Amino acid sequence: MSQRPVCKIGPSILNADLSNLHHACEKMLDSGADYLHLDVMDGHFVPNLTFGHPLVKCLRPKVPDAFFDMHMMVANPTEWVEPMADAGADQYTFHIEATSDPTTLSRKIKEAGMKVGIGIKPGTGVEAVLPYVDAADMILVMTVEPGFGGQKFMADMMEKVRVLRQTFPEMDIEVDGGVGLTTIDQCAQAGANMIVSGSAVVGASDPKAVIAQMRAAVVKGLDK
Ligand SMILES: O=C(CO)[C@@H](O)[C@H](O)COP(=O)(O)O
Ligand SMILES: [Fe+2]
Repeated sequence: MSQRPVCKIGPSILNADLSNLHHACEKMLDSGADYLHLDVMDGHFVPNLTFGHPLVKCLRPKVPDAFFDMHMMVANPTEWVEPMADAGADQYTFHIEATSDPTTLSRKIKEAGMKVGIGIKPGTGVEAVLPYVDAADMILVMTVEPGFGGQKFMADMMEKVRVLRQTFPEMDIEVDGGVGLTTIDQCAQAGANMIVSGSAVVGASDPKAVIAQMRAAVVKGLDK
């Protein structure tokens, strides 16, 4: 029996007040977030630095029930699988551009007890990920060049989402970058069901309303 993908909204806390991350996470969860999208940048794969597994380990007991989707923008994704699993990560999303062996890496992530996400940058064609979809729980289509929050949504990435949704009707497909109230309809119509939104949610005066509106758009898209 086929299963319809479920809409999940995952705020990115990249542009939140990182000095009070626990509070920022709780605020998002209280506003209706289904999961938290945590952006790890190493200054090599992308020209920016954020945080790593020590911070995740400290955050885990503060929000014990939250699902942590680790967006690993790192040059050596294999290196951090075990430390992230030990820190309490639930899903480990690596970039296909950062590995020559996505199959072995996916297996290692599963063996460590996490779900597998595979991300593609805007310049990477969707064909690159197709051979590995069976090994993954989720495919991430980047809708900005990874590295920074607050960038402009790239609408031309929606064709990748459409191809993935047509080929894999049950797959979790995540979009990330510049997603907010003005761009959610395009994501929803293309078939995305996991929605990362940073500035549009974290910077909103009423994050609960923004999450609810985005959810309504996605549910409508999945119903069509
Ligand atoms: O991975 C990234 C950026 O590299 C994202 O998760 C962004 O941080 C999302 O922020 P907005 O584009 O929604 O502000
Ligand atoms: Fe991200």
